[in-house]
Amino acid sequence: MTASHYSQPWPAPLATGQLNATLGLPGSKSLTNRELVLSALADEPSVLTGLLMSRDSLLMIDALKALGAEISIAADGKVRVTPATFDRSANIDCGLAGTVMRFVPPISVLSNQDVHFDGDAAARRRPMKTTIDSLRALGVSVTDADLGALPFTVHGTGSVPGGEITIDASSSSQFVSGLLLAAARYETGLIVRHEGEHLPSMPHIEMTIDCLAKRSVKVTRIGDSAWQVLPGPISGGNFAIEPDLSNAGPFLAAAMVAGGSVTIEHWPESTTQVGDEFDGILQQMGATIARSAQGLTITGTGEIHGIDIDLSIGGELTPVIAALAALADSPTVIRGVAHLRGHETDRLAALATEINRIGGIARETSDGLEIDPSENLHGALWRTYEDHRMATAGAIIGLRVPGIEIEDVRVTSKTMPSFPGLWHSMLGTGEIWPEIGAQ
Ligand SMILES: O=C(O)C1=C[C@@H](OP(=O)(O)O)[C@@H](O)[C@H](O)C1
Ligand SMILES: C=C(OP(=O)(O)O)C(=O)O
Repeated sequence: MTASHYSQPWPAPLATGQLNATLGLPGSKSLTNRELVLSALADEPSVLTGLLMSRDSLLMIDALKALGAEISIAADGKVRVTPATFDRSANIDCGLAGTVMRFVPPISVLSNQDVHFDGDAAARRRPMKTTIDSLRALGVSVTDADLGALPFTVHGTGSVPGGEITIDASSSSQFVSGLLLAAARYETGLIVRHEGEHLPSMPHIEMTIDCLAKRSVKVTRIGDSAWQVLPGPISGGNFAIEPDLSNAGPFLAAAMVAGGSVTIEHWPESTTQVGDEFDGILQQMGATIARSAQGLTITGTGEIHGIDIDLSIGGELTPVIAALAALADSPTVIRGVAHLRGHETDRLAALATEINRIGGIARETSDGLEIDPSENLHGALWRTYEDHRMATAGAIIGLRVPGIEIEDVRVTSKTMPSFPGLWHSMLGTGEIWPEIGAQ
């Protein structure tokens, strides 16, 4: 296959037999973009290994370079970051990356010139009000269209006093993480309190704290939903990025749909990545999982059971669970993920619409999805809504349902440009699909 084949709907390959695959996966998006931000804020250079190279991380690299960081990628894949100078005006393209749009504004205030933020049309629909309000509460002037969304301009003065702010992070944990990542650079540090209905994705906040602590930043949780970061140095050095365990989800699911085994290499023994939760969740849905020095191995029989689950700690796992639920032998209820309406697309609407389009039975609820078994699944165009996880969810269903075509598999380049190639190599089809973006 050539890159030009990506301009057509992508025929999701059917599984024709039991799987027996071992895969190495690219680095974690969430760890990559945190380490890039902290390297740009650090007191000394950093060297990052295992960094994800995808649309979201390249956008982050460009954003940090625009703020004066020097970032070079060596032939061996190691990335060297010399901290940002924050001495220039910049135009930041956030693409559709939540981590860019929520993590970069709180550090852009360290620049003494205007920094303008915009992104894809779909990015302009994502919630940003909490970031904009936070910066204003920190005393920074922000010009926007009063829509609580991109685009906006941050008018930094080069320093921020810091102090204490209360925010509503119900629609994204990234509002908290963005402030915590920047806070050691504010004059008095920062106390961040969340007050609001929900706080999703707590493991992602723990990941932020862990990354800060590994760079000797003094950070403590001071209540159920409050954190304090003291002002102080941020160390550089060498940091290795774990494989992306959320992106492991579709490959783990494949073993359950097709039967057989898939091993994901280098699965960390302990991690803050919420994708580690797939272990327990997929066992409840019928898989057997074993960990060894080689990695994590999932074995499936083709039989999938429904599940009743609150996914508020890991909303990004929802598309994989929903795809499996569409193939399950009993009903599934997914709760606690109302905030998915503000992800790359309204994921609850998108998943329900696409599952129903192919003859499944899915209903949106106020905070999730209900999915029932269906005997009538059939091939059709599976729409992707510019959402990488919609594309991979369709691919999971396409392993069993003939004739599923993924509208635009290029969207997987957001976090995994190698998805089509890895998927075919897992299945042993012999088809070679190049990395997306290598056109
Ligand atoms: O901090 C992060 O790296 C992320 C936090 C989560 O965001 P939400 O809390 O907005 O769901 C997650 O869904 C996203 O994929 C990555
Ligand atoms: C919600 C996601 O991404 P983002 O970092 O853009 O919020 C995701 O990857 O599932």
